[in-house]
Amino acid sequence: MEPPVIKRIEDQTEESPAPVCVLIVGMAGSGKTTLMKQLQESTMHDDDDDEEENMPAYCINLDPACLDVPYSPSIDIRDTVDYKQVMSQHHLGPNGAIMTSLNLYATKFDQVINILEQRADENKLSEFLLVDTPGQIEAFTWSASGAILSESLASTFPTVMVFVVDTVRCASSPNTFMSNMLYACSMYYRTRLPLVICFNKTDVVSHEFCMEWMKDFEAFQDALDNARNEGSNNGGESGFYDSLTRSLSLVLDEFYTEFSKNAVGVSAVTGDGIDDFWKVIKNAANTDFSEYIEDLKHRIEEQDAKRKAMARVQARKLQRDVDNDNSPY
Ligand SMILES: Nc1nc2c(ncn2[C@@H]2O[C@H](COP(=O)(O)OP(=O)(O)OP(=O)(O)O)[C@@H](O)[C@H]2O)c(=O)[nH]1
Repeated sequence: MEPPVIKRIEDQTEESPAPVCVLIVGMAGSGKTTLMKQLQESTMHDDDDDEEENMPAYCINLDPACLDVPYSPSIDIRDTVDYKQVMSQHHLGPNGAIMTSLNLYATKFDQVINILEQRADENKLSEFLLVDTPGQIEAFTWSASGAILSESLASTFPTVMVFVVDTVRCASSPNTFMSNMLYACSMYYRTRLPLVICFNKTDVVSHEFCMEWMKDFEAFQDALDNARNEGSNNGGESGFYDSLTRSLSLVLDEFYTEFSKNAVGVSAVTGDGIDDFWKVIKNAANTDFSEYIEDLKHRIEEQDAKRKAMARVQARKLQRDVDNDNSPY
């Protein structure tokens, strides 16, 4: 049987597009949460009419460990799972507790999808659905539950992944830039979702140098040479480290060619570049998504199997907790 969820993506037309899900990922401290706030605010007002308020972007928080959420989430993992309780009752460190919280949430995520489906059917969902993810990026992207959450969303709505980069940290180290690009590339490799690279914090330093490094191999090599000469990069480490970084930038050539088109600079604090951000998102959602539909159908089947397996494991764990009277719900 054809999964009805894919139907929403396939049946969308220019006159009646499906809401676009924007999955925000990135290294800790890159500015994901601040960007969520800026993006939600930007959807509330038309450029030409500051008075009238539009329906704000629908926000979902999937970070169980964050203390304060500066935007208004309509759905928040913290309402369902108590991260601190998970940590103390399962004797886990911060990363383990995030993973377990995501596991618990993944077993219930079909309920979240049902709510979103219902709202979309009633035209009560805004044009964009913004999803904030944990700073411990690997907890989300490399766990089975993270895959379930992102694939459930991606099989329900056209989904674009935004990889947020701390431009300031890249400016002081070409190797940090390279680490970010490798991570973004591996996330694309894993999720196969349309990818937007968002260079954040442009109020501190312009992202132009990052764009140049993506487009011009020589410019990146020069930056590496300069960093090595200044001794600020890797302290004049072995030639191997240096030549590896150079080779990697050649390996990424194809990635750069494709994704420099979808790269944008913003300041999540001042709102600079946010209009361009939305243009790039719309472009990614319109032009890239058709390629993913066939692939998605296979992944939905895989995801179903994963969800069932995970539900069995969590059910056993919870049963033990209930028996010991310490359920984190
Ligand atoms: N100057 C400047 N600072 C920013 C910008 N965006 C975020 N920050 C700062 O960067 C720090 C981290 O921002 P967050 O939004 O918490 O980053 P995050 O990626 O959600 O962090 P985690 O949840 O730990 O992964 C905060 O001190 C922000 O004020 C920006 O555009 N410009």
